[in-house]
Amino acid sequence: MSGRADTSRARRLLNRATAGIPERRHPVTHVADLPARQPRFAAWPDWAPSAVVDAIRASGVEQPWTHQADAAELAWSGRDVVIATGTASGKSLVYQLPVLSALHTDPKATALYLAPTKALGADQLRAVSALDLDGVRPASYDGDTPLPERDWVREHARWVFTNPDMLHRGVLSAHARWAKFFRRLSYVVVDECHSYRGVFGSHVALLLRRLRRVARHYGADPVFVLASATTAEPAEFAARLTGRECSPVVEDASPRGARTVALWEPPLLEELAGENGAPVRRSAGAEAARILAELVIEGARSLAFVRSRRGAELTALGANRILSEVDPELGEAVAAYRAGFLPEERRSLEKSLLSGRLLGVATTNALELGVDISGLDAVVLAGYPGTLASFWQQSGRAGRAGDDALVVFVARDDPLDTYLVHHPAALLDRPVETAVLDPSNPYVLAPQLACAAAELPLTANELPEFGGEAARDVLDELVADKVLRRRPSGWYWTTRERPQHEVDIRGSGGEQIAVVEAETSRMLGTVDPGSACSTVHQGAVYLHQGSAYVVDELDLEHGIALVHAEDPEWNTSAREVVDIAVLDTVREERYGGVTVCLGEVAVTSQVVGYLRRLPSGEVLDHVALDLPEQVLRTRAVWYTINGELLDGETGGDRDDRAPGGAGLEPARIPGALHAAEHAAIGLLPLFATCDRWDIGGVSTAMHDDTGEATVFVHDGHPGGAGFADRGFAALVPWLAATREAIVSCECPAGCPSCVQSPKCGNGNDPLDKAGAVTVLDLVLGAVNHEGRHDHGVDHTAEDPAAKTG
Ligand SMILES: Nc1ncnc2c1ncn2[C@@H]1O[C@H](COP(=O)(O)OP(=O)(O)OP(=O)(O)O)[C@@H](O)[C@H]1O
Repeated sequence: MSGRADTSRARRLLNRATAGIPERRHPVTHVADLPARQPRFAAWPDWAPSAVVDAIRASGVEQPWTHQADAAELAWSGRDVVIATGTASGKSLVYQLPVLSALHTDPKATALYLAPTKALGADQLRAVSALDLDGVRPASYDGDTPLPERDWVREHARWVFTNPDMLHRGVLSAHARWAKFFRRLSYVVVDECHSYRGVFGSHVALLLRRLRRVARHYGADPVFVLASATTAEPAEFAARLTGRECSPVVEDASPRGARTVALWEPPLLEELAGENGAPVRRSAGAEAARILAELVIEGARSLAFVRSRRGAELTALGANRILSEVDPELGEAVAAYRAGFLPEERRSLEKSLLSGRLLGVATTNALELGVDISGLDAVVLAGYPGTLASFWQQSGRAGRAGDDALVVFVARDDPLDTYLVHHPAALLDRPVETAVLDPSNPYVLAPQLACAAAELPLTANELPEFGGEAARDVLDELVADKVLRRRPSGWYWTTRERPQHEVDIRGSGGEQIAVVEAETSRMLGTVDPGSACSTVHQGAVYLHQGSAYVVDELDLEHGIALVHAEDPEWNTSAREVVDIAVLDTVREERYGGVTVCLGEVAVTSQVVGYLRRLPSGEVLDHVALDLPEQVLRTRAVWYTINGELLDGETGGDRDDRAPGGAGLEPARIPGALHAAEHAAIGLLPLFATCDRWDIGGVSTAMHDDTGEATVFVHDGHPGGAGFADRGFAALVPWLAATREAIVSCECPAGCPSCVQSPKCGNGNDPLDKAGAVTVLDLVLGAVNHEGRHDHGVDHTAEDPAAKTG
């Protein structure tokens, strides 16, 4: 049932935000009205003990919505279930109901809750503790749990709240000490499971298999309850993550108010110059500050999402400055919120915003998970948050039942953002993407199998759940390397040391580089060895939980980067030269002069310097560096174009060009390929739930291995995380969107909104914007001319887990 879209208030807010902007600089590219939805309720299930129902009702939930009752019912009946519904649709209740019922009914039963972040786990623990149910004994077990308390948790807690890191290092590695807990383990809750993607997701997928086999060892077979933001194909994703079939519940029956979504592109500034003199747009953060100020003047409770902490602080400052000019009383109406806030600080901010004492908040994505703020009048997103799931999660903070609300998406200077504000359907009408992960990646499988064998010897009949043949190959290598020993009964770990401490499930293998504050010797975090040269080189600005540090020295030999706290006004981006070699072509498709491939590659890169840039986009200077070469073996998707097709005579009629020549002069070819590569990297996240920084690219007018002009886009992690595979599967829509992003940008010769890349090793030179469109037309023309079979249903390419099976 959907309600009428009464959006008069949202329209009034939008008019206020655009008032006074001259027509020729009008930033709004599209406005859409999303209808309201009425709630649908279900009865409390018979099996739920009255003590549990009473406690939940006392917390303010009078009756469950139908999706909550349906999903809880499945879980109670012993089925693994994934609930994938919108922001604030009450996913917590879905697992609380069966888990609390089980703990109440069976006094020995236990349950495990996993969250991707400590903060979210702490929030959920607080919510369960507040229900104050006898005998549940919920407790957290994470890096912050004091040692003396840990014994108590193992012995007595019945609902343990932890995260994948602690499960890996602290629970499974010492499972005998948890025997009592595992014996009656009845439920495993995997919250915000859509955030398990890429290499981290691949590790978590294998970690959950390890968890299940340890539970099995103690005689338990827990039910998995997964909670996800809305995604496409949640059941497939959940099955890949857990290795078991999961029943999906996706019909959202929670109420929501009507929303108006406006897409907004800041104007190009005439007075500033970026790299190679390219034009720069007004920054999304500055634009968000202005919009926020206008909304606050209208009395609208508003939230702005900004990409960095510094950005959030600048946006809050900017809004307050504008407000104090209008009315000095309003000079502090907007606050900044960041990761690292204590729970009490967050609660007080939530309260102030909900009560209207505070009218505006500018925040980093930190607020995305685990904060109970919804029903706002307006949300401003400064920049695409990277996935549609996050886009809807953030915009879902706006809109209360019965009231309409405004969402403004402000494009950043980036090809993906440019594409989205000019192609609203790609943002508003597309199903949310499935998270990509690849548990068969040998670089992930090897350490995970070593951990599994160290926990309990691995037997041959367990291999199917770890990937079958792929796992057997990896085990053979581990035996050859003397990491494991093969005996008739299975594979055995050989030493007393525990491998879990050496395996970083958030990184992609290898010895991590420690980032250490020189003055205090405090370790701030770790960086993958593969990315250390580009992220923690001398002079780099390193962000840790939103605070800035500057790197004094990178010592690769000892695996350490020394930093000091400093927040300069610029940010840095590394410049590297990259070379790529084809090791193995897994798939190859030929289309009259154009060849499209997927395969394994070796990427050799060397960081040669870095750029210092102001938040406005203005480039200060380039600093040279002398660092060693790095080699990355990973997966890539690439296309090649033969020379005749590129520089041959045009066939006259442009629309009828393929497969005739494009008439691109040889001197223009490198810039054309390079520009097409940059824009394609910018757009892949639309199809492969990756970050632009998770992938890289190389283009060359003549590649040694292919013998032709070639554009490669490769995964940024050893062994790959499935992104290149996804690019190969979605090649046509991906390159079509890339072309659209380039032609939609009105700059004359290329800027960060279309073909310039913030991390280009060659200083964004040469780049040929028009040539890139020609290249993409050639490739799309050739592929479409011959027709490509639908890779959307081709699981050998679509599902990276199947690639070695
Ligand atoms: N059936 C219900 N009726 C009324 N309110 C409810 C109901 N179920 C949950 N709520 C309330 O809705 C709010 C959001 O619930 P919850 O945090 O579980 O949502 P979520 O789907 O997990 O949100 P997020 O997308 O942020 O993870 C909470 O304040 C909760 O008390």
